[in-house]
Amino acid sequence: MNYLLAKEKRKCYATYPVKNHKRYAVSRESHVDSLPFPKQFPPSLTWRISALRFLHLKAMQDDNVSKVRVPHVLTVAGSDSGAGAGIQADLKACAARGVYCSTVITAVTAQNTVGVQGVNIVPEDFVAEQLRSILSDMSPNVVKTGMLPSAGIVKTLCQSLKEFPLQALVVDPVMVSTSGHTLAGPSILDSFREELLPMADIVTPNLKEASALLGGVPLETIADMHSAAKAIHDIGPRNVLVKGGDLPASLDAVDVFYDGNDFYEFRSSRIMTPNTHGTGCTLASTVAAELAKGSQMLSAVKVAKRYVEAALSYSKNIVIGGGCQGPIDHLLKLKSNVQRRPFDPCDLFLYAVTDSRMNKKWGRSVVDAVKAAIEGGASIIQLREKEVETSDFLEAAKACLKICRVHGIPLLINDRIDVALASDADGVHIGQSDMPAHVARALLGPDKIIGVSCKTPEQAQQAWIDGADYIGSGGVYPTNTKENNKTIGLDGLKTVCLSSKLPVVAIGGIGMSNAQAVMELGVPNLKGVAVVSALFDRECVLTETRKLLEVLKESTKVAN
Ligand SMILES: Nc1ncnc2c1ncn2[C@@H]1O[C@H](COP(=O)(O)OP(=O)(O)OP(=O)(O)O)[C@@H](O)[C@H]1O
Ligand SMILES: Cc1ncc(CO)c(N)n1
Ligand SMILES: [Mg+2]
Repeated sequence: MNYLLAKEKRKCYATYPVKNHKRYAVSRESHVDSLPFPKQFPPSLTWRISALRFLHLKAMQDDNVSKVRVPHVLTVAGSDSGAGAGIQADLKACAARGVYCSTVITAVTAQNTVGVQGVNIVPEDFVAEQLRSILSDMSPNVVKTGMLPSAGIVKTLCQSLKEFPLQALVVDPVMVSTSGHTLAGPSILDSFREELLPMADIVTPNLKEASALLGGVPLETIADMHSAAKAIHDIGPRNVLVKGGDLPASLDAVDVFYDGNDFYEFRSSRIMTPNTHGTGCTLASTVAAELAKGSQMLSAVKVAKRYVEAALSYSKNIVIGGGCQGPIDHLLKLKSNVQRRPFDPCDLFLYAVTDSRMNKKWGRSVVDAVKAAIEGGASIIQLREKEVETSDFLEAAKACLKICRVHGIPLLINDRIDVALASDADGVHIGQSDMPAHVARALLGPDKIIGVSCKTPEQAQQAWIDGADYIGSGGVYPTNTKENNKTIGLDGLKTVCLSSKLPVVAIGGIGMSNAQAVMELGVPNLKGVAVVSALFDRECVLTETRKLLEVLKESTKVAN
């Protein structure tokens, strides 16, 4: 930040470019005593720097920048180099659930989708040092534990937990990886039973771990899970969740929850996927995240179970690694990103905008109209379905998206950000009276395409500031498609193009007869034409699109 410090009489002034270039003053009399600075004048460099820091904080208060303490989970667990489980799963799950996650690493594992190739345990005193760093400063609401590879580390942890009380403790008693590798041996069992579990608000063993905690009793059925939950509760934790991921594949994925009084079964149908690595860590860290937000235990478990189910379902057929234990998709978006390619301004070349009334008039579905336009050479599609029910609009969007994805053509939705989100379309096109583009950007995230209609350089400037990807400018010529639409002509179009760095697509009354005149404006950021009637208010969309494509290709040849 660029500060300017000035001295006037007995006052020291600082001005800096916070809002409105406010001017803050520290009078030596009023403030120096409250600050740890020497009283000499003229002020020393340290004095000035500290005074400026003080002023900056004051300015933030004055500007009503209210501070928010965010929910925070500390995970005490092992690192999984394959990043499906352990610390990495906890970080992703907490991020996905909107909770901050700090980490104390107890072991570093060399692990992939095949199995665990090696484990390196972090020295006990360094685990203690990490715990001290976090607990003495960052006040996590909840601690979640995963791999605790030695009795010494369990004891160190228990000591720290006694020193720094918390809102809740979630214990995932990790012992064996899904591939069968021991992550924490029987030596930890005593310290678990005697020290850690009695402090826990919830413990979340899988079948093998529940069995180990109970001295090796075999657990195979849901009835066995009930008895195990009760027996583990007797060890001291306030709640127990016995997870049923390892039940026979023919059974639903049932988890049994016991709070000391009642049993609850959380059931989801079994998702057939090899990508289940990390479900246990994810479940426990999501419970911790929900508790940190203030949920009750039962609702935290319910949300966590639902979240794991969604993550499993999203990762059903993703391929990461060659082994049979792939990671789950914590952020629920790996697949959708593969299918979408980045926006290229050249996509605006032949921009087809659908119109429900025209398609109805010519007796075709929007899906058939889009298919024909793509076959004819349209390089981007916008669904502009006025006067249709939201559910029909969404169905149309999903059906068109399938076709667009096959051909690598972006699909945008006119006006309706909700429909774009629900269908996972590539973006939206919005007008000046729709939701402001910066709000649309906040809702849609950084990757989706946002186009904004602009008639003036001021609007174009704003579109850039708001994070738009392109500008639609017009109506270039009079049109029946849009009522009360002011025509800006070729001159207006050129003015908008020259005022912006964003790519521009011309719109409004453009067709076979005048597309050439538009493209021959010859401004570099004018990338194409958007058309409605010229394609869709015609009997054969395919033929019209082909013809228009030829005209556009010819005109760019001429322009070059
Ligand atoms: N195929 C599946 N379909 C639906 N839910 C599943 C499936 N596999 C596991 N789950 C659920 O995932 C959660 C984690 O249970 P699981 O028994 O797999 O834990 P875990 O063995 O500790 O996992 P990991 O060690 O791989 O992290 C439970 O809610 C369980 O019901
Ligand atoms: C580091 C680590 N923690 C926990 C698990 C259990 O899934 C694992 N495989 N690896
Ligand atoms: Mg587990």
